[in-house]
Amino acid sequence: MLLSNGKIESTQGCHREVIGVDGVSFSYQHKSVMTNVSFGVKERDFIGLIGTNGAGKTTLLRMIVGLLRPTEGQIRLFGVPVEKFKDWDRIGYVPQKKSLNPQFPATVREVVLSGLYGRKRLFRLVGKADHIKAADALEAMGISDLTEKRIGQLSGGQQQRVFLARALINNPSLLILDEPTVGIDAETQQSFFHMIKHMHQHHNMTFLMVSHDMDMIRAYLGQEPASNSGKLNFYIRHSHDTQDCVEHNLAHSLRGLREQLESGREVVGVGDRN
Ligand SMILES: Nc1ncnc2c1ncn2[C@@H]1O[C@H](COP(=O)(O)OP(=O)(O)OP(=O)(O)O)[C@@H](O)[C@H]1O
Repeated sequence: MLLSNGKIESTQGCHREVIGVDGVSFSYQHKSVMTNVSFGVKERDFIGLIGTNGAGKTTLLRMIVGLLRPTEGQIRLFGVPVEKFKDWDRIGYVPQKKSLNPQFPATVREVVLSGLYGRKRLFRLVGKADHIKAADALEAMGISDLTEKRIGQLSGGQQQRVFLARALINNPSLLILDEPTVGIDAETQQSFFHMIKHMHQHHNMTFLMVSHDMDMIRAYLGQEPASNSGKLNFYIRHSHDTQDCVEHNLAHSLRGLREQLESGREVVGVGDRN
């Protein structure tokens, strides 16, 4: 929409940048892992990142969450360069699964609560509200009955749900998952994907997920990658495919129009200019 002051008002409420990767290269010591990788993730997109073993998928995710620095190029999170980004509660990250020692001395509740300890909040008291958040996250994952169990004594699929609950405790708007279903049986994999698809469609979340499960990727994100960079392939289900995004943008435009009319300023459509 073009306003009478000549400015264009954005109606792309669903299309704000969540992740921006521009010309990123990375080397471990002198071993180059990727060169000049660029891609973008918009609000409510679901991106599947696919590539052969060693292609650099985990490395890319670790750069996005600020654990590694690109050798060249820039990464932005919600429009802010990652090295200046502070709002880590907006991001849930589930790293690649490592097998846990069965005697690992923490209960499911403690693991989920540990998701509240952000990078700069190494110590804080856990209050009643935090316990409610943990209980809600566990319920969303369908594992409330495991709350007092030791994490190391759960099955792989159950542990993965616990780590997802841990990532969800801050109610993030972006969820980054690194091969979330590795080592999980086919039935549990299916229910896991069902769960994250539900989160994508009904909870306005943006997803970036590394997976080797091509059946799931193709079924949900399309037959072919939308883009690729070296050995990395990006399959995408865009937010603008979703009905709620269409409605979101319409509501946003109407709100802008109403504000303009109420403020008495002249509003013209782009087509009215000539
Ligand atoms: N800490 C490290 N030091 C040196 N080289 C590393 C390190 N971590 C990973 N690499 C190497 O970098 C390359 C990319 O690794 P990365 O784990 O990002 O790949 P990936 O695509 O996630 O692989 P996979 O599908 O096997 O998980 C690999 O060749 C790996 O051996």
